Amino acid sequence: MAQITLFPGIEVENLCFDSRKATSGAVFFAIPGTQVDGHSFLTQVYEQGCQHWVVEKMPELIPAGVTCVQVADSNAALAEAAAEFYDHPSKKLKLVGITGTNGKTTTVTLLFELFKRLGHRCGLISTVVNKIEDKIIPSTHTTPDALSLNALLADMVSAGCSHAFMEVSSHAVVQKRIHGVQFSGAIFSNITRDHLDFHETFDEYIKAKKGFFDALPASAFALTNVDDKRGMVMLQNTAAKKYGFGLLNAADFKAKIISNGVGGLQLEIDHQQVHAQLIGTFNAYNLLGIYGAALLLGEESHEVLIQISALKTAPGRFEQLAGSNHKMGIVDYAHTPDALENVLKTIQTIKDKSQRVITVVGCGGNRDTGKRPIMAELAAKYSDCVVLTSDNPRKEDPEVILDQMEAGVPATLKSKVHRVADRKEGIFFAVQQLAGAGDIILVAGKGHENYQEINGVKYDFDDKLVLGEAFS
Ligand SMILES: CC(=O)N[C@H]1[C@@H](OP(=O)(O)OP(=O)(O)OC[C@H]2O[C@@H](n3ccc(=O)[nH]c3=O)[C@H](O)[C@@H]2O)O[C@H](CO)[C@@H](O)[C@@H]1O[C@H](C)C(=O)N[C@@H](C)C(=O)N[C@H](CCC(=O)O)C(=O)O
Ligand SMILES: Nc1ncnc2c1ncn2[C@@H]1O[C@H](COP(=O)(O)OP(=O)(O)OP(=O)(O)O)[C@@H](O)[C@H]1O
Ligand SMILES: N[C@H](CCC[C@H](N)C(=O)O)C(=O)O
Ligand SMILES: [Mg+2]
Repeated sequence: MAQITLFPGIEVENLCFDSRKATSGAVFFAIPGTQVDGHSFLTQVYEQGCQHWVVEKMPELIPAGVTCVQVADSNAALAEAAAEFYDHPSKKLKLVGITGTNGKTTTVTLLFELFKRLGHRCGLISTVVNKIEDKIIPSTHTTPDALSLNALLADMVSAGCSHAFMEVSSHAVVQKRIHGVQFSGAIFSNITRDHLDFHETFDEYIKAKKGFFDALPASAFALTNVDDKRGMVMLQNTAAKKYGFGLLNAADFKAKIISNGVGGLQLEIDHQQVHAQLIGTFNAYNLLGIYGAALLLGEESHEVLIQISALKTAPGRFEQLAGSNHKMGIVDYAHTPDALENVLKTIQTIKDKSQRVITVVGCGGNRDTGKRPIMAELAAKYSDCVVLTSDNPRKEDPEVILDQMEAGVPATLKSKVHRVADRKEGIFFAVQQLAGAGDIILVAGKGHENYQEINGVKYDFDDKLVLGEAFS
């Protein structure tokens, strides 16, 4: 029970935005969605005894006993009410959010592990999993809806957490899932094409990411990747204290890559050398971002660097699997052109000349279609052989997705490319038919995911397990 400003003097039992959960004692927020309009469920919630409504459009008829409050933006109203209902948990934590096309899960996971090692009680909100210390709470979104987010933050506060690290997706900014949440700091990793099904233009996508920085309070830090073309744009209108990290341009937190190999990265940060187990230049950025954030949160540089060397990669991010005949498998969540290019270039940098690279990759259905030809072209360009296969086809015909991918492969590279729509068969084909002794098989796009969504049904599927089977 709590009071919220929208309904003064009333003890509210809970908040909801799904009519199916509306009970008497609850407040129902009608939200115009992408599939249906929440306003069309007002009769249903009334029949279920729910008499407190928040709407953008006043209904023609308000039944007796119902209090209906009109707001300009019900997503924003929900977020504000959720923060109030849970007594502003974000204000009781040092909460750091990260936005960017790639590297969010990696960064928050590393921060969570780092801060645990530094002796703090921590919470984690990520695509892969949410955590309160060691307690696992399954994750359904990269950034939860405002209600679940505030409930989760409140649980972290109750569990005695001092710090929390969360991913901030562009969808979350647009849908105001983080509205009213108080951040102590924000990190920007990078921006390249993705999600143009939702944002329509790249400018809109940039604007969404920037919206997170624009809303930061003056007390927070805003830490950006100065080597990214849009890094400085993120800082343009923020009230927060501005900082940068990078390998190339002038920055507050700067690193140099001493070596980058199969055994990890040797970095020089602040004139100190550190060895990290993570692989690839993109991970040097992720590590530098967490180093900067840790110092801005008051941690001591030397201690942070000691702990950084113990950190392991996040689940499904450049995870290596040894096979028979010295074949090596890599499972990676690269599902954007930029991520795929980074991962493939990294493999090219660390591999021996004799090792061939076989890439198994697909593109998700009912998502940004423009990335499909680009990803196939990149796979062909940086691999010796490619198996185009299905990712999560969702409601689309897998063969149509494969046609769109294949269209991006230039004629000169076509001979490298195979098509096997069934992902398991594709992985087996790559390992057992295409790979020779010592070769590297990259399975990209699904990383930690333990399902494959086909026609609305999620089937058990785990790239790591399938790869292991193909190796045995
Ligand atoms: C496109 C998108 O982001 N959609 C999110 C949005 O759903 P929506 O706008 O489609 O909602 P809708 O189904 O049209 O329903 C509208 C309203 O009617 C209500 N309703 C609906 C049916 C009913 O019977 N009764 C009822 O009251 C719904 O609860 C909702 O309030 O609001 C829902 C509730 O919060 C989210 O679950 C849903 O995420 C969907 C499942 C999704 O797939 N989202 C992805 C794209 C997403 O958010 N991804 C980002 C990561 C992106 C990245 O990688 O960077 C994320 O943060 O996870
Ligand atoms: N800093 C980075 N720059 C570019 N690519 C990266 C970076 N970090 C990781 N990657 C690549 O992008 C993939 C996704 O990384 P990660 O899961 O950390 O990103 P994310 O931003 O959380 O993605 P999502 O939006 O899907 O949740 C990795 O598997 C890796 O291939
Ligand atoms: N967070 C990403 C995940 C994509 C992962 C890929 N496996 C797919 O299903 O397209 C998205 O919502 O676009
Ligand atoms: Mg993520």
